[in-house]
Amino acid sequence: MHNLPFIKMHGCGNDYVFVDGFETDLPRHPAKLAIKVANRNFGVGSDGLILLVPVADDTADVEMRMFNADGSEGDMCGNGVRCVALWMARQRRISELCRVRTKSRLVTATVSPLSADSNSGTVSVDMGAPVIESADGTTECLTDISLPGQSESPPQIEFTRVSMGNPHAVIFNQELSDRNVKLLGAAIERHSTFPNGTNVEWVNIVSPTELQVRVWERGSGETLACGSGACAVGVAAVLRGVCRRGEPIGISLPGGRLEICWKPEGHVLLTGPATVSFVGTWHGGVA
Ligand SMILES: N[C@H](CCC[C@H](N)C(=O)O)C(=O)O
Repeated sequence: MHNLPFIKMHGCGNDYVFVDGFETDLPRHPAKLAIKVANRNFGVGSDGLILLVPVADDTADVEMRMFNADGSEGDMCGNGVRCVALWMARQRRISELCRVRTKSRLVTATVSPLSADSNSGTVSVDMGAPVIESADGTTECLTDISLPGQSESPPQIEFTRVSMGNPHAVIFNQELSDRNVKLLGAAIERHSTFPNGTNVEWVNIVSPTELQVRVWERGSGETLACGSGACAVGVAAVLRGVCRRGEPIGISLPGGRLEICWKPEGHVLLTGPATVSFVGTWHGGVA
């Protein structure tokens, strides 16, 4: 396929190239295409590729497949869901709610304003319930991370393991420095304690209702924001007694601010902006 129409959208700077299967044939080799389009010099430039796949029955409004910048397929993407819902509203394919099926769960998003000419909006997603995977309910410790070329003794990294349909390791009490986020982040992503790899969140507690976060994403490296990561951070902060369940928690990330709330009944609500940047046509092959 030599001319592939695409949409570029982002949520707080977490940006993806989207291919709309309602309007165009979907690429046959999405993993290879993801690597090419994501490249910030030779491609469009993005954190990955997301396909909107029409659903034959009425169980969902759209299916979403997401590929990281390295071509690996992810199971869930909170910011991706928010952008998909915005686009579905803009194309007048939904009224009020958008049910998005991802690889791991079916989630429901609400878009406001719900208008066809809107290239940006606020989108809330009910992300479902977190799965708290750390055995003692709160923290685990990594003591054997070695960095190439560094002789100092390995740092002790405490983390909480939370799944939002994809894996997250949430870390408190460490500096949000480039060294930690990028070097340790890359080492933690592939540590053997995470058989499928993990996304890594570094958290600085600003107040009981405000957390500052940097994210190292599995398969994409550092991103400006991560929706499922923001949810995992909020859940871990409640488990540690830093924040309160049922109250909105602001998560400020390098690319903007998201809000989450871990509802008393169990689900996590994720709210924030979603934006259409541009539409284009890809001529770079591998579709
Ligand atoms: N940025 C996404 C998450 C991508 C996760 C992906 N990197 C994985 O392999 O799980 C979000 O907004 O939730």
